Amino acid sequence: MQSVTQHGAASGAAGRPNLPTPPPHVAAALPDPHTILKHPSEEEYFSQIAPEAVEHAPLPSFDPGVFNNELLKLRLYPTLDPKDPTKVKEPEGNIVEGTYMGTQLALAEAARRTHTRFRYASLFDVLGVEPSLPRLMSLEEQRKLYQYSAYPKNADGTPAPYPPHLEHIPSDQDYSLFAIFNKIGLIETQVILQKITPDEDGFRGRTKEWILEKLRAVAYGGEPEKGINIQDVVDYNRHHRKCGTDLARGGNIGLLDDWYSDRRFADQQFTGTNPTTITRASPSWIAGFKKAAEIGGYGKWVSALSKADPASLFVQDGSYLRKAIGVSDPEAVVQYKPPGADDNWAVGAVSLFQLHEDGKLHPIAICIDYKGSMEKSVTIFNRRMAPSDPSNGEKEDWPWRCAKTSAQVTDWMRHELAVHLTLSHFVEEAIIVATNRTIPMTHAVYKILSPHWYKTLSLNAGARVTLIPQIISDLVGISLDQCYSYIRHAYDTYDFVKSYVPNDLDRRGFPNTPEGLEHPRYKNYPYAKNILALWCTLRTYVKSKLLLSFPTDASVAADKPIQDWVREVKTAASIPSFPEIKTIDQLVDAVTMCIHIASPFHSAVNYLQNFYQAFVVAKPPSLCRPPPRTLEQLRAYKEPDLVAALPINRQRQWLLAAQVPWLLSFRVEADRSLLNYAASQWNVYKYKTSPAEQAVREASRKLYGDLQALQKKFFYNSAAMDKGSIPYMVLDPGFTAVSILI
Ligand SMILES: CCCCC/C=C\[C@@H](/C=C\CCCCCCCC(=O)O)OO
Ligand SMILES: [Fe+2]
Repeated sequence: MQSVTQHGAASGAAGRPNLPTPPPHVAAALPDPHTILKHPSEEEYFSQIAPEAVEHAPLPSFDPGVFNNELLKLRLYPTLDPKDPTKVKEPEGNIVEGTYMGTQLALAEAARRTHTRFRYASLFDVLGVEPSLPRLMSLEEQRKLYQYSAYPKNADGTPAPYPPHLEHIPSDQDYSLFAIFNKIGLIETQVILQKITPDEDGFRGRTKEWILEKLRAVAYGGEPEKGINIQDVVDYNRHHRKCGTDLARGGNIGLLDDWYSDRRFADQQFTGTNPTTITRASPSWIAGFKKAAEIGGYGKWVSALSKADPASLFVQDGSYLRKAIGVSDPEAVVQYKPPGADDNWAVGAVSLFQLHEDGKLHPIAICIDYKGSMEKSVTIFNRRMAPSDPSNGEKEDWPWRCAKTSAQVTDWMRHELAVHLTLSHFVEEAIIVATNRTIPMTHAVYKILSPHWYKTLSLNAGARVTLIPQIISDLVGISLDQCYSYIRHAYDTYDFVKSYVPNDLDRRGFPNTPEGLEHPRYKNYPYAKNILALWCTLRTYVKSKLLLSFPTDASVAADKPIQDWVREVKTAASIPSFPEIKTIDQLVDAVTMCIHIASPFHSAVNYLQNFYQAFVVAKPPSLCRPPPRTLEQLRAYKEPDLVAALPINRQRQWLLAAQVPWLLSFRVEADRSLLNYAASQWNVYKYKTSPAEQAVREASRKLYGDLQALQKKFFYNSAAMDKGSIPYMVLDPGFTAVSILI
């Protein structure tokens, strides 16, 4: 018997760890893995996800222009039953929203109706003990509290690790990580990180071994030399997964028999964790791949590429890796050895796809690690020329599977470090700080944006302190300094205006109108349809609200806070592509974008992490072996070569790579969804009487109605994909979080 891990689990026959297999009656009761592909019927679906009626759902959102905690304490404390803080007396008389009595009603409602973990937070709000309501501050006070960290250089001239961010979190925005994440999940993560030792720190009397034993439910500690193959990992995954707290209720891609196939690989470019970067191939990429086909002797592909409509060719272009991490030699091997662990390799793969007229996306070729030219890089072409080609050889096509793994490694880093963390979490934080430094809390722009900042500042601080230096840098094939550089590169090359949804679709070569996306060619790209529909809906809402305060372009151009905001975001927040704002439409676009980043965009790239990443072999964060240096080497690859490149026998790495996506994929609580936000806005203005207030109520009512209509539309968009596609419901407004809160 050989020891598998430093934690003492012994391996069994053929190097398998001695982990409990479920008893037959449990195994028999496990759902058919293919249920994850099944759409519920329309009725089933809407009965599960349709929000409760507005009367039962909303948690009022708060208007900072009205609130002041000191006053709340005085006014509201006496209404509570001192013996039972869960009882909140409802005020009597005619309640007018916008008054303290109206506020009181809203808070009482919140406390009474919130049956989630926020229940006590709401009560604390009422008591003023642990306020999550923004305290009404003057702009001067805001500026004192919201200070930027140094960027781009530290005082000593060295590059600052992160984009501009908040120096100190104000107390009313300060959430402990235990108030953000599932508590047990967080403790498990800390055990893996060895931040706590449970037997010493008294985690309910459990030992470290106990927790690690639980965690092995997601880890496969095997030794490839002893004959472990990928099917063993697949079998293990069927019965050892963490509990279902995400949208897919614990399912993951490894449950599908064809998880490694061309079809699933292609589908992920449109509906996976990163559906945001697939882009029409430029003439130079098309020429480069033709050249590679010639070099590799792929005659059929040389001729197919010459005949292909260039508009049907798309790339996932990770070729910028070395530039982004500050390595000037384009041929340098990118490799990093975390302290106390084995080496990891990073690659900058470029994948070429063809989008067929019937909507099927097909992978054509993969340059496994771009080294400055196609001649110097290894590029392999798919044996299957079209999606309809027989798929029975796919499982054993090890060279091609290795290439797809390289593409997944490239996208793991790009998705997590660039798209998710930087272009969502960090860009939004820079906006939050800039807004607080320039726009008073009573201003229309502040009021419309601030509900979308819930928990973000504390969460991002956790990402800077722990996630990147202690988790990501141990998983990827680049050093911590290179991670910083990669993040800064994503930030510095970000174009705010070009990332507006219609502009983004257009620059990536997709139609940017709902009608254009109706073409059957785009039937498998529901992300594009849904994100555009949400953009249009949010924009309509933002415009109707902002028009109340800014009826003319001149009023926008003359507004000092808005002009200060623009300057601050461009300079102190280092987003020079933030637009000049002189017209109402420019203002509406910029504000819509700030909401888009915090809500739909982040939800799309956050909440599918467990499904696509917890089965680590499907999308590993790095390679555990150097990538092949020649096409001949790659063509000779067999299963053991792929196994050796995967973190199958690296328990800590596997644990972290599976655990963290699970921790970050918890479904949003119903009262923090975008849909509920709309309902609560509508509710808050229920008692408002002035024409302007009624107009806000009407805008919120429309937003709620529009979002409900989108729920249906998104269901049909998902159902319209090819048979057997993984349902795409992550942007359902009932599942979309109002802010970056995880
Ligand atoms: C596995 C890679 C995940 C990348 C996630 C990117 C963004 C993430 C931001 C913050 C998460 C913070 C996690 C902190 C874990 C802290 C453990 C501890 O300190 O005890 O959001 O989704
Ligand atoms: Fe996130």
